[in-house]
Amino acid sequence: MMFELKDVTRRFGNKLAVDTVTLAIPQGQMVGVIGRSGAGKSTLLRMINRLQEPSSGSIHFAGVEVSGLRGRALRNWQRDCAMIFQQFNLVPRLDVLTNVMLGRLNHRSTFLSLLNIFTREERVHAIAALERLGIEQTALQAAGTLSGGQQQRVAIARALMQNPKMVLADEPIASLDPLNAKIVMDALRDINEREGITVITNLHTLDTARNYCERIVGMAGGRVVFDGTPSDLTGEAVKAIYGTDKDGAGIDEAMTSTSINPASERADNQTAGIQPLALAGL
Ligand SMILES: Nc1ncnc2c1ncn2[C@@H]1O[C@H](COP(=O)(O)OP(=O)(O)OP(=O)(O)O)[C@@H](O)[C@H]1O
Repeated sequence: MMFELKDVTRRFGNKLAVDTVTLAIPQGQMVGVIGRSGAGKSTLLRMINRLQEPSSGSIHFAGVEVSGLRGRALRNWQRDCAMIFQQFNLVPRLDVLTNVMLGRLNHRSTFLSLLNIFTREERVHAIAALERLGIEQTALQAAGTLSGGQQQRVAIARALMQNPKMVLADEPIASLDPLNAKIVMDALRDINEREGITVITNLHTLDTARNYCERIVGMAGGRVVFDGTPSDLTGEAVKAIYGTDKDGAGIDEAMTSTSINPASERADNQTAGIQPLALAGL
């Protein structure tokens, strides 16, 4: 199964946000997309999921042109490529388990969804997804009370409820401290390795892309200016992606890496010590 972008372009007025991008990504790859702010990374990801429409070019998955889908077929595609966002996009006042089950929305009738009635099977699936992410103990807490790293893992569990073929993550660790960032990146790598789910993630830190992604796509001014492995990413390539500063000094790789801030660590300190299976009515 191959996922392909062919000459994909997106304009906003006369601004070319994404400029004739062509990529072929085999199923199961872990791909990091890097580049300066404004390089077109988010727009690229959002076009894959059809949150934004390409101005021209086409997007294909397993021989189907997904950029032409409408109606139910489009909703099925959006279920196949689950999105993860920088700000988690959970419903803060709902408990974690319900937030995860909301990932099933595209599978269900509107009537059942409106009533928030979930089947036993959906509950079992949701608990299993939380267990896989190591946060089942938070199942009955309000999502908004969790640490950022825990919330992002809830978002990943919710994505898994869609049984996606691909996970698209738009700067998933940009709001997290280094420890939580590591936990979330480990979780993405884990679902990639264990389930063979393709992961395409925008990252603003070069070191994270190097450490986690087998393939790195570098964007500048809407174009792909680098596509290779971490070891291919030489100082020259980094310069082509991030450019040089006005003194021509080039970019210091440290500028694009995460800084350690121990004072903000807050991972996994919210374990309530409850038995979620029992309380969830299982
Ligand atoms: N809805 C929009 N309307 C107008 N211009 C837009 C819109 N979305 C993006 N752009 C422009 O397209 C270009 C690419 O933006 P995009 O958000 O894709 O970049 P990015 O690499 O993801 O950057 P960042 O990391 O800052 O989000 C930018 O110049 C941006 O201002």
